[in-house]
Amino acid sequence: MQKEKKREVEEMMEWCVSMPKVELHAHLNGSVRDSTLLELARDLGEKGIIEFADVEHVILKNDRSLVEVFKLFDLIHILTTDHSTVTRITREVVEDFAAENVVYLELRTTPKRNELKGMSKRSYVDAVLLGLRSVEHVDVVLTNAFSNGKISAVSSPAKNGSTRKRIYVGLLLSIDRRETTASAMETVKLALEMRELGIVGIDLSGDPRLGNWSTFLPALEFAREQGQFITLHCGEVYNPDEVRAMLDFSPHRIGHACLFEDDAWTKLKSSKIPVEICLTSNVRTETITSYDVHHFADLHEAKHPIVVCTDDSGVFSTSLSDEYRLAASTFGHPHAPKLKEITFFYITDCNAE
Ligand SMILES: CNc1ncnc2c1ncn2[C@@H]1O[C@H](COP(=O)(O)O)[C@@H](O)[C@H]1O
Ligand SMILES: [Zn+2]
Repeated sequence: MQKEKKREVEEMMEWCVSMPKVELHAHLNGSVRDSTLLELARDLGEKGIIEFADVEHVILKNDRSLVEVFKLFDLIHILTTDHSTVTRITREVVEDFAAENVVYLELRTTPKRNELKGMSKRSYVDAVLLGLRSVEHVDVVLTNAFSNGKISAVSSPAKNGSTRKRIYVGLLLSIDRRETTASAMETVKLALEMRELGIVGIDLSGDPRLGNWSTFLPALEFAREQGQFITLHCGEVYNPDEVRAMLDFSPHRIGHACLFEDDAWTKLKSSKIPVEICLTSNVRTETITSYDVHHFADLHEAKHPIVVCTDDSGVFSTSLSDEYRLAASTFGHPHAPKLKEITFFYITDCNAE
């Protein structure tokens, strides 16, 4: 019996891996392989910049609270400061998503300035783009169409009869909640300048306990006036005023939507703003107490546009296939058709508009 159960789980996982998938909420520095982080940490240890023994267990730790997650990001950012490392992690992250049959990826990252390394926000993004161009064994097609449903190109046949895997990639530039209005504006202007190079829009993220919505609003309003697409991390911690203000702003998508008051929940559902669902991230950071009470079920039931995403596959040791398997086993197991419905709901719903 146990053997049968095990086989069932394995079959479900194989199916989740083989299925073509769409990933719309993945942070670059949160998706780095542990092996790469360890290698970079060892390197900096040898140069005497950090103490490897102090950071090894931080990288390998599995269960992390929200506070620990953001401490880990501070460490990861120390390990990935130079251009060549940014290029390398981008290449690896895209290869990893392509390996599990992600066919459309919106990758997000915060452009960073680092005078010591001669890095500007622009050169950071250039390093990311170079990473996209240096992916091996997979055709990377840059897209500048934010996923508002127009992703039919995903199923178009490969050119020149090529049998190589193909992945469509768009970049979202993130504003970190620690930034100033001027710095947020700089990121928006950069995204506009680089629109034709594969920048699909703007994301607001960062430690949700920090910063004020009003700081970022001018830059986000400017972005929207200029026709940019916007997705916001919304309701990751309890902050009802901010959630209301974000819904009033009417972004093109939101991430998480965990801690909403009833009035905001009703408003979200009538707004049909698509929600990026990150199951493992929400439970690991204790934003949601357990999978079975996750708002995924409510939104799915209401046929609200949702999309299953990883958030930080490296930090939370997950993959998009794992997230689908988790969704299936919690909300639909063992009926594959139900899972299919979950998978493609977002796309079909938006195409119908
Ligand atoms: C767990 N939930 C989360 N909530 C909010 N922001 C998050 C996040 N996970 C990641 N980030 C944001 O993404 C950055 C890392 O990638 P990049 O350096 O931009 O590539 C983090 O520093 C944080 O700002
Ligand atoms: Zn996120």
